[in-house]
Amino acid sequence: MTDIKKGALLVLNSGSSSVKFTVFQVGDADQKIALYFGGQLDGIGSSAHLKVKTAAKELLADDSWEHLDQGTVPAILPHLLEWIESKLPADLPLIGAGHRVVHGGETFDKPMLITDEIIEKLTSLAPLAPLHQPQNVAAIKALAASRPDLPQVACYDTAFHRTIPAINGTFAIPKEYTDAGVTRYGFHGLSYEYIAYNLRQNKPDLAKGKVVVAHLGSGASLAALQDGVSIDTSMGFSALDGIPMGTRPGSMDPGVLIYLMREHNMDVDDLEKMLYYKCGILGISDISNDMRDIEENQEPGAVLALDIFCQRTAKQIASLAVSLGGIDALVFTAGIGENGPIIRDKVCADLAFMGIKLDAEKNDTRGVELISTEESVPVMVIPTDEEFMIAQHAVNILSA
Ligand SMILES: Nc1ncnc2c1ncn2[C@@H]1O[C@H](COP(=O)(O)OP(=O)(O)O)[C@@H](O)[C@H]1O
Ligand SMILES: CC(=O)OP(=O)(O)O
Ligand SMILES: [Mg+2]
Repeated sequence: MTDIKKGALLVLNSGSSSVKFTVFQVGDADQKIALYFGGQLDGIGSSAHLKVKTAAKELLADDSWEHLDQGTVPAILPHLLEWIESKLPADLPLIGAGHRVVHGGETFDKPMLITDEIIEKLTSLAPLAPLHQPQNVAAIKALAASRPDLPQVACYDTAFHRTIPAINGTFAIPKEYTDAGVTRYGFHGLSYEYIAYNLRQNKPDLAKGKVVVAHLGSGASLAALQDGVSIDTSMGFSALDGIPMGTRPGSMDPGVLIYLMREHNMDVDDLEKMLYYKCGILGISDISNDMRDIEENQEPGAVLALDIFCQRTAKQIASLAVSLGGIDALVFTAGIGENGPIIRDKVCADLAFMGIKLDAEKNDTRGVELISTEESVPVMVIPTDEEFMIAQHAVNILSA
């Protein structure tokens, strides 16, 4: 490995109507990766808006981009790239980009430099992650078109889970389908990898143990880590499995799908639309997919949605503790996990039988990492940083 030349690395996490981005300064003497600025361009297609903050949390932009919005992420990306480069000093040129790519399929088990061949393969994986993969690939293509010389690195959400053993990864279906790759892939791997890294740095003893991580965001999953390695996770072949999410159902009886096709005349596209966009918290509550609208809402649908979300999360934690043969620590992370004390409290109340007990005051105090009582199995809140993980991988690859 050679030292990477000093420059700016762009990390992208592209969704259907938003692009989250972070620019890191890399290649400085001892500090290899430092946050430079980051933000998001959201509302693309309706009311595009750019919001960016510097590493010191100062506002760098908070502007309407409606005049540049042509309705799609690929169309607006060149403008974003131009804006980013206009904010970079001359001694900090853009030297590469790293992407979160949700699905790496069976073969892509580590981050890699993107080639035309890889773009083709990633495109072919779109049916496995229709909510995410097309947007991820579109961003890669748009960047390649406007900056063909810029090296791009793909980092996969699925890669971290390739260590899951057959007992946890195999579905009880005919072997021919298992052999054809219909198995548990798992997602949010960059987030789990970051938590494992964070624990290794700050709590090395716990990092070696049996840790359940609850990544609760608008997509939500949980993972069982043994010595920092994934041995089980709640999401499966697609990002629909596991616990209910903002708009996705989590695990459900597959008989329902057959019934809906037979008796409600739904075809595959109808089912896909329902499962990715209309289920979960939105489906149960009939109010909103956003936990902030649900948490303190007393409408019966909201109360039920919250109760189901919390109890299914608790059940999943207990289930992953079985896979691990115990639990040495529980970690909450992502939007809801980091910012939802009511939810953490309800989840942990169901786990009292496992020796889990929160300290109410610590749980209610923002920024406190250890939120359990002294006697409890340690429960922690650790903010995730998928972008940092992507930057780390990209730097390793670009300097190889
Ligand atoms: N204070 C809060 N209380 C409860 N939920 C919150 C809070 N702040 C954010 N969230 C939830 O976090 C979720 C988004 O999490 P995030 O990790 O950003 O998801 P994603 O990366 O999948 O878009 C939303 O459902 C939002 O409601
Ligand atoms: C895989 C997945 O569900 O991702 P997100 O949480 O970003 O929707
Ligand atoms: Mg996320």
